[in-house]
Amino acid sequence: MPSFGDFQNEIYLGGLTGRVPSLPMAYAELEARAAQALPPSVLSYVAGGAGDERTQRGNVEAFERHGLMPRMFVGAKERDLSVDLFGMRLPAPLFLAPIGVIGLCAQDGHGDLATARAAARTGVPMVASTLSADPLEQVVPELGDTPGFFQLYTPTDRQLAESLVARAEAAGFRGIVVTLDTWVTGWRPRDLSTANFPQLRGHCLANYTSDPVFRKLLRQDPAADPMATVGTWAQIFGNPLTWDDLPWLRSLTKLPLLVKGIQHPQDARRAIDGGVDGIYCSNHGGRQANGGLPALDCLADVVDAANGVPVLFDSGVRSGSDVIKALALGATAVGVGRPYAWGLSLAGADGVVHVLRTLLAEADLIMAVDGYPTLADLTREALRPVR
Ligand SMILES: Cc1cc2nc3c(=O)[nH]c(=O)nc-3n(C[C@H](O)[C@H](O)[C@H](O)COP(=O)(O)O)c2cc1C
Ligand SMILES: O=C(O)C(=O)c1ccccc1
Repeated sequence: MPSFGDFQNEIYLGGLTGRVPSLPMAYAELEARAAQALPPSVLSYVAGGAGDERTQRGNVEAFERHGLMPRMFVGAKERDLSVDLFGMRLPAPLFLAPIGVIGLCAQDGHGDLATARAAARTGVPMVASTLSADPLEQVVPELGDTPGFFQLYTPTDRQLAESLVARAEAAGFRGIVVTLDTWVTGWRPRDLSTANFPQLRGHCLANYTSDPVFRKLLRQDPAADPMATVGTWAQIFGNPLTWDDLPWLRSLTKLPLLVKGIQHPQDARRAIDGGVDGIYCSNHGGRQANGGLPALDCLADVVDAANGVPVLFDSGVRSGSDVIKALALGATAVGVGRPYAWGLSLAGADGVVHVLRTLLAEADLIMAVDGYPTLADLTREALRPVR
């Protein structure tokens, strides 16, 4: 059975005939090369976070406080990373987190489609953002057999929310992820200092401008008056939801419903009691509220509160060892965020595939070396505090 770690053999074998990887093998180089490749306004939007970005850095540093305890004489010759999520068998517990301006990270401006193609090639599911350069109906066919989830930013207009979810269902998405932590944009000095917010410049609004309910809110065709379109979008974008809205959200779909941005175990419990099918523990990569807890530090309590309900996790995942640590803390699946945006900016869908294969190969080889052949073996027992 081929394993994700075979990527390593492929690279060393290539070296025997003089081939070396053209894309970075280390995260620091990936980020540095992407910084050269991207237009400055896109780079600062993607790389930046809230305040002085200490929460964003904290997300990454939190992983360093956990160390994996290796076990010997296990003979973990074959590893099984596959996982069941809402009845779907995934090859690995990894997924592409929703990135609103991913469209802009591709040179042709169609980064959502390129990301979906990378999902199709790897079997790694994509969570497609509401903020997309191409309408969701064009994203789904690019996914092939790989499941896609639609991430909903709940607008203030309930009919528009209903329309977006109905479209996502009809297009073939397999679940709905409602993001709760971004009904208002956090304080982001990098973007503020250049007065740059891509959506307000009309970028990545295709799911709105293609929506019949949104179009009815406009006096003219979106192309005829882009400023008015953006103005209408800004008015309806963010809905400060309360628990009273949860029954309505639940009623929107029979697909698996997840809520993203959960860090408090009580919020996880209450959302599950309100009928959600999955919890997505995240602090939005430190982009929303500075001074917060690293998302990783909240994971174990959220997992305990979820009591067997799937818990997805993102924020700060940069390596295969990070993936393994989040799994050991109880995540059902782990989301990749900024790293795939960097891959996309360097080489389109190939770049995203490269980033995913790199993460999976490292994760697989850690399971081999450390003697944890299956995901079931990766429990909190595998971790020790790093002092
Ligand atoms: C540029 C950018 C745009 C994002 N857009 C969205 C979005 O549209 N919807 C959403 O739920 N999360 C969005 N996120 C948050 C990611 O889904 C994820 O939580 C975050 O990237 C994880 O942090 P990391 O990238 O530092 O690992 C965005 C993140 C970035 C970097
Ligand atoms: O930039 C983000 O992280 C994001 O998700 C977003 C999307 C739309 C409006 C504001 C923020």
